[in-house]
Amino acid sequence: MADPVLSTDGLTKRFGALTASDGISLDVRPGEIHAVIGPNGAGKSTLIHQICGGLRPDHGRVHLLGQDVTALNTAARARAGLGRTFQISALAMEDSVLQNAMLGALGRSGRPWRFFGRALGDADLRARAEDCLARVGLADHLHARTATLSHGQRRQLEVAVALTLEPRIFIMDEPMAGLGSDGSAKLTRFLDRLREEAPILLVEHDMDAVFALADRVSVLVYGRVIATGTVAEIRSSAEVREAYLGEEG
Ligand SMILES: Nc1ncnc2c1ncn2[C@@H]1O[C@H](COP(=O)(O)OP(=O)(O)OP(=O)(O)O)[C@@H](O)[C@H]1O
Repeated sequence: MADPVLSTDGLTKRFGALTASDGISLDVRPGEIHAVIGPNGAGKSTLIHQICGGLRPDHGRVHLLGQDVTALNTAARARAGLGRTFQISALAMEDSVLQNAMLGALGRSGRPWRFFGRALGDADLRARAEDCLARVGLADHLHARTATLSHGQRRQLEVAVALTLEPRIFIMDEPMAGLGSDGSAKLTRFLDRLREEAPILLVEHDMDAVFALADRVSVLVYGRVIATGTVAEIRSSAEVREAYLGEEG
């Protein structure tokens, strides 16, 4: 089996008496979408923050492409290939779609932000940003003001921004949130194609999307992974139904 792109080994995080991550070990393999599901407060965001570098685990390690990145900060992990899709608030709403993508590409170039004005005239930077926008299907919206995009298109723009850093894996925290059923269906089709660019670790409450997309699903309850398996295995697991899916009705 191919080496995992990302793996966590026994991640443990306590907040006072609460164990928010309780020895979490999982991996993401090339080409796959690995979904993490669980009830509110199960520890999904805490897990993502430890993977991306915003939160230090008390115990455990994070490996990216075979490299131990546990001691690296968020920016260093992004440079090492961890592509976190930004929250919508990270997009500059008054700027154009192209400017937002160029901001991402500028981050990769390592040039100080104060040169952004000059960088907007940089042909290489612009070409990279345009390429990433074309890859997510926003080529016809380069000069649109970001605020005029639909929620779904903003998600695509967030992915384009992440693509400018040439990620080896995408980490997505509830990308379907705030989308209607039509928007969710469109974004599901988009993520299905995106796995060809890089595998995806997907935290998502929308079970239709999870069951349509995931190659494997890990179920988190009270900070512990109680099961990892294919969609069929997870859906038929009595333990999972009792702990989580049963509550969906
Ligand atoms: N900084 C913190 N300090 C103290 N407790 C925290 C902190 N961050 C999270 N927690 C607690 O850790 C537990 C896990 O929270 P977390 O946000 O990771 O869950 P989640 O699965 O992402 O929930 P949701 O689905 O509602 O987003 C919760 O009980 C939460 O209250």
